[in-house]
Amino acid sequence: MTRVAILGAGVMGGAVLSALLRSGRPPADIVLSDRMVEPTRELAQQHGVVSAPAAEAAQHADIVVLAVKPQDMPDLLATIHASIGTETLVISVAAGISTEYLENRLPANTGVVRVMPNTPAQVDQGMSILSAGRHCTPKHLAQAEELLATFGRVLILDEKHQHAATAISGSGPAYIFYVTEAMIEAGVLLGLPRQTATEMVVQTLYGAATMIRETGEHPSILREQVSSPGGTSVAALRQLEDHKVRAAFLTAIEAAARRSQELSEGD
Ligand SMILES: NC(=O)C1=CN([C@@H]2O[C@H](COP(=O)(O)OP(=O)(O)OC[C@H]3O[C@@H](n4cnc5c(N)ncnc54)[C@H](O)[C@@H]3O)[C@@H](O)[C@H]2O)C=CC1
Ligand SMILES: O=C(O)[C@@H]1CCC=N1
Repeated sequence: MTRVAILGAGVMGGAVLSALLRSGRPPADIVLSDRMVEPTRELAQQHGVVSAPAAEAAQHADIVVLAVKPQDMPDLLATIHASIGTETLVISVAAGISTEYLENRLPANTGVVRVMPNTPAQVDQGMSILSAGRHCTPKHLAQAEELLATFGRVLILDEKHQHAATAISGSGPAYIFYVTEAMIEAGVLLGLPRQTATEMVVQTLYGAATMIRETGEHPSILREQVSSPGGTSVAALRQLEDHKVRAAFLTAIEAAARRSQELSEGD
């Protein structure tokens, strides 16, 4: 079995860890590392895996997952440089960090894969966009795809699309949670108990998402099915158009892609 080192035990590193364990990977094949030593030791113990300093964790791993913030990447890469073997696969989930950046800071010819995952990975419903580096072999790519498929769907795309992927699916859950909050508040405004409003909104989102996937229909068609002539839905949608909500989504997502580009240029 391949040994996996997860470097960075925060939101994404934790999601990768729990997904690997849920998929049946033996805890003995996983090592966790974070500069927050004590909480990481506790987290590792809870999951029955070991924790170790980053260089040591990387040294014994076939796959090294880099799950630190973009600004912490230079330090981490310097720390693990000497621990990366000729066969090691390095997978980075950091927004805006290119495969070229990683390759330039790792030993020559290191196989690198850049990934943009998202937090629904925590419930095995993630969306991961994967781009191969220059020295990534077909075996590396297959290993990365297999690992990422443990927590959701995987798409392999050219690296030039990573900024768009970050803006759409990487940050996407934040927009959906934001819309969810707004709809719950609207329910409370109309006098519903918060818990009731929450249940109604969550089931409606879940049902709508399931319909889009299962019917294969374009969302416009599904929206038309809800919108009776002169009815309630068109009254609400008219307000959303008046408040330029569609345009706001376009500019918001453009801003996220631009920020991803800035992060890749190092601010
Ligand atoms: N949170 C999200 O929705 C998503 C995050 N990402 C990317 O995942 C990466 C991690 O993000 P989060 O998990 O949200 O951040 P986080 O702040 O929850 O976790 C990062 C962890 O890295 C640790 N760390 C920092 N420097 C380190 C070092 N030198 N050695 C070992 N550990 C170190 C920190 O102590 C922290 O626990 C980022 O690069 C982000 O762009 C990608 C997609 C979605
Ligand atoms: O907000 C961020 O920078 C990270 C990358 C994608 C989602 N969260």
